[in-house]
Amino acid sequence: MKETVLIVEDQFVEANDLRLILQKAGYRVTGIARAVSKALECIQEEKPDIVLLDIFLKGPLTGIDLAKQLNELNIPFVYLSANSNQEVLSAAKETQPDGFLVKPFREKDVLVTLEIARYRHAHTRDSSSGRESQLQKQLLPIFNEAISWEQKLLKAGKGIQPFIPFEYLSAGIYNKLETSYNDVGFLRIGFDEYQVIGVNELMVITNLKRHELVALQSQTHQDTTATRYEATAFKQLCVQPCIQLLIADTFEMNSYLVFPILLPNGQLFHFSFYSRRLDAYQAQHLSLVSRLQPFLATAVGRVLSKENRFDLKLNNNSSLDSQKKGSIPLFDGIIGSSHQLLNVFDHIMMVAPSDTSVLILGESGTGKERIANCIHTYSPRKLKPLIRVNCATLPATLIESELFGHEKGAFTGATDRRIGKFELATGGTIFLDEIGEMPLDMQVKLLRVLQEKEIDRIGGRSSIKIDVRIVAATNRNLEKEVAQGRFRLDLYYRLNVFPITLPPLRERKEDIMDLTTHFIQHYNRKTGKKITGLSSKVLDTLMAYNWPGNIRELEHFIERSILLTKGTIIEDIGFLNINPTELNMPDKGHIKTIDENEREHIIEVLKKCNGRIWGEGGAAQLLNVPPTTLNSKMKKLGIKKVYQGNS
Ligand SMILES: Nc1ncnc2c1ncn2[C@@H]1O[C@H](COP(=O)(O)OP(=O)(O)OP(=O)(O)O)[C@@H](O)[C@H]1O
Repeated sequence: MKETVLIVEDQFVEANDLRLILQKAGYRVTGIARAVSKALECIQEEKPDIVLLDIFLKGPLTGIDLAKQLNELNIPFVYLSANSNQEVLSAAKETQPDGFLVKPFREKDVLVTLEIARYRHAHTRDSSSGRESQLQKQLLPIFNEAISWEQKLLKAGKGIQPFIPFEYLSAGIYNKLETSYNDVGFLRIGFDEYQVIGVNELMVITNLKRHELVALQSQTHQDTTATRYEATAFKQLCVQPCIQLLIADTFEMNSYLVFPILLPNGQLFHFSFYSRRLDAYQAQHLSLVSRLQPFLATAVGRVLSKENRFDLKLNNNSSLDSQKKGSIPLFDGIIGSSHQLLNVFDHIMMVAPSDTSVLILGESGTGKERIANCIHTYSPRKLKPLIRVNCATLPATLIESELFGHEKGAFTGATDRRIGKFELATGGTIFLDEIGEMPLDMQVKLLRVLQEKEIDRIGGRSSIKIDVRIVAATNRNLEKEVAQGRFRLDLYYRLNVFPITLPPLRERKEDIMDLTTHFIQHYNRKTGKKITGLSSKVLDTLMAYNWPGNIRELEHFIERSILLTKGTIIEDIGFLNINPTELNMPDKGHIKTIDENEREHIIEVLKKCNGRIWGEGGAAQLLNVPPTTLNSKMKKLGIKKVYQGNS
């Protein structure tokens, strides 16, 4: 049967061109709509397999409005976009499209994008529904285990965490009229570590008496259906004193999702998820909880009635101590417990067991290579090789032979047969670092490998089947690269099946202390020194600094400081070589040196040209110096690649 497509486009000529292209390629067009209202009518008449969707349409609603409804209906869609206005693109991206076609498009682009969109949609749907049924299977037995009620809830919460992320979870029976408050809470403090916050603990932490908690509970709005509150809605909910406000204030939470369950005895039980992120909860979380509702109601109801625990008295021995730390250091060598990093860990654990391609995004020095190692280590491929290729350092002329290998005599200088990195990684993982630097002609070849899972050695007679998982990383903004024609859109969509974004260090300053301690211990061991800590002045500076070079820069700072410190405390920040513009501290009449001025100017220009040094419009051309001179100046002034792609 032919695949069906609905075209939503207000320009008649473009819509008609698309129709011809699609029909020629064997698709059936179910309709052409110029406005959202017409599109909805078409969908009512016949649900298409996929929608091609322009952003600006006739009428008051945009393609982005329609996209939200398509998500609810689980219909894949690809945007047709005429401009790369960053704001519109970000709003469109939030709707999680299955592809983007940038106008004007060629016939080939349309067909390839459609093919990728279908692959992506089917893949994410299959893998998420597979994971979800896994979750259902895993949740039910928890409620039958011979463990305490709190342990059951915590175990269930840990299982749900990858699907509905939270930093605080509370659960209990809604009992407005009763005279007790019995919710139990779990505060996430590490990847697999949670602090149990029972009523006693909550009283200690908040300095409230039991009757005050009960009074607060009686004023609290109780949702009877699953509801999500993003930042603004959550603030509105919290204008009156209530339990949610208490938790938000005490544990610094910014968004909230409540999931009430109607128990067989007619009482309402709730799971309340809180997140520090502003918009952690989306429509897909609500649909997940509605699917979990029926069997959780039975499981929770059965436990509560069996244990006669409808009053939910907590064990008095639930203590402020966190649950025991897992004895296996799960993310060995990756230090930090900020909620941003924990979220990255959740994503790693979600994707590692599958063969899905992963794209790791993040500024230079944020730890992308470490994350790639981790994905490999937690995959079933862990006993096979992990092969790293740095696409930025390979000369364009060698990259093909490096990746795919060559036969003896394939070109001048090919004196022996060479096995390429893809073949070396057989059964394992290939890590394509700095993928944003890959030349366009190689991108085409890589795309073929991804699509057909086979490679051609240079000079070889036949293709070789390969079984390799791809993990790629870049510090560039690939969407910008696509918009500027430097990165292929089709390759971007193939790689971007599962993106993991590493937050810069300046956005998770709470990790600075842990990282500093870790690096001090590490370099103490290496150098035999006995540094015990930092002065408070140095610590203040570290916390105020913006860390453009991220963790790598912090590590270098500690390494230098350890070598240069005479006593046992690091007291001098001179080694940090700080650029005052990177420091969020009051400037006390500092006069900039010529070097500082030059450094700032170069950074400004680099930001303008998206980090590009060479070629037309590159920083070297703008500054009117040879690229090699600019490179050595950057080295001398300590300007790192971090400015590339992060303007
Ligand atoms: N969470 C972490 N805990 C401890 N060390 C870390 C962490 N993240 C990164 N590092 C250290 O910081 C340095 C930079 O990390 P890595 O090379 O993985 O970054 P990257 O993002 O791949 O950088 P680039 O984009 O420049 O290749 C390494 O020495 C790494 O060991």
